[in-house]
Amino acid sequence: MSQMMHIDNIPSTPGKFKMEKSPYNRLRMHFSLAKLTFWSLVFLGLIFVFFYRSPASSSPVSSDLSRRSLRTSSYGGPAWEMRIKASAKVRSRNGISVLVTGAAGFVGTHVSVALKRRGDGVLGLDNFNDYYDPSLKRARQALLERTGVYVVEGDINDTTLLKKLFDIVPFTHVMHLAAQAGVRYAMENPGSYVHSNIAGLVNVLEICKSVNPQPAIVWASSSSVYGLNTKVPFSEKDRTDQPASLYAATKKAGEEIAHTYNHIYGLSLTGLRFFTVYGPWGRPDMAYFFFTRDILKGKSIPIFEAANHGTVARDFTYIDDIVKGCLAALDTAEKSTGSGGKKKGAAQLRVFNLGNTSPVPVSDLVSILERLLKVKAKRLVMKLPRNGDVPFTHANISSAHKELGYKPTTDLQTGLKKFVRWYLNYYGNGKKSAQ
Ligand SMILES: O=C(O)[C@H]1O[C@H](OP(=O)(O)OP(=O)(O)OC[C@H]2O[C@@H](n3ccc(=O)[nH]c3=O)[C@H](O)[C@@H]2O)[C@H](O)[C@@H](O)[C@H]1O
Repeated sequence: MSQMMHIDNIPSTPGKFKMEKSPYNRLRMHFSLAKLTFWSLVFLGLIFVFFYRSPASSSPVSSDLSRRSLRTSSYGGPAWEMRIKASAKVRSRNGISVLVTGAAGFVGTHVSVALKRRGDGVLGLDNFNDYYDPSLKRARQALLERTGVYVVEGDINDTTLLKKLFDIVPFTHVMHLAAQAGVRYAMENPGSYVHSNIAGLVNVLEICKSVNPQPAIVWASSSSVYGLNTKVPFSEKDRTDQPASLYAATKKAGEEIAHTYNHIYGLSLTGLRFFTVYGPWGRPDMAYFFFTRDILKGKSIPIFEAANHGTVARDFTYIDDIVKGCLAALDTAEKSTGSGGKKKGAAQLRVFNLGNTSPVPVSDLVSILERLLKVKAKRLVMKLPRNGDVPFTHANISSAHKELGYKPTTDLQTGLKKFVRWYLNYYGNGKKSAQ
């Protein structure tokens, strides 16, 4: 019987496998050794490059981020730089070049598309973490790519990456939207709020203050900074020292940090206090989004009420109105005044409410959804849990109106109609459903 051996029959322990003797064996072994040494060196080199560039060491704050994917993927190289330059290229007269952090997020996507469509240069940055379904973020990324916006995958705490981006493009503006959002999740994962909303913000500002020229920065604060404030409507002059959640506290801290960087380094800074933004491509962790999903599934939905059966209400603001406010903030932002890390003169420092000025009770939101979805909700009315939620929000927008020409035009009924149309289309008429 022939002793020929098929590749599948070679013993798995090489030590037990006898090499066939041949005059060419020595020569083959010599070449194999040389090859082995060469590939080992290549492998060691790659390991060195990987660890040397790893962002983990550049984060000044450690937090519980184990379940999230924050690692910056490999970057660099001429093709990568060309993509960045093409995306950030200004195509209109008087256009601006904007680095949008959190570009694959809800507001980030809409703002990036709007900027790109009017001819501004836009580069996105996003870490694609799994706070909510990352496939929705990937779908937004695909939309952005179709519009000509490239999204670099990386974390705002990655100093090396941020520096590199500014080396490639001298951005005139930064639209800083990357953040850990959500009021209730702060009790589950407080570290993620410190990582993104404090350490991440400081890292972005550190880079902005040291580059030349310094960009102007517009960034996302939140209506939640009004916390337990009872004076309505909320005005920018009202007290914001009673946050009801860690989320709110980190956004409030952000406003103080902004003051410091403006004061010391001359950075032009505008904080926008968004009021419960909703609309197509929204965030699945928000009530209007998961109420829609659960009503369609026939699942009961918890509707919070305040003490003594009091109404819980929100000044829900439609995404297109928010986008107009963001663009107006960028367009009216004055230049930063510092250079080489030193302030040369006083710089602009602003905070604006971007709301709808028309609070709607959460139970009315559910009634609108019922009508649009043609499904009756299973309402489970319960006391507002002590988890960071506040009973109501209501924006005074006179300052934004005066300085930015901000004038919201979409009521909740109209905005939710657009959201529901998008939802049914995106999730296949409710057959697929949001996670
Ligand atoms: O303006 C902001 O700065 C914030 O807006 C948003 O927070 P909120 O206004 O709290 O929105 P959202 O969670 O959708 O709850 C809406 C309403 O439903 C009620 N609500 C909520 C959950 C539930 O199970 N039942 C319920 O009644 C709840 O009590 C509330 O009255 C952003 O998520 C946040 O990231 C931040 O940007």
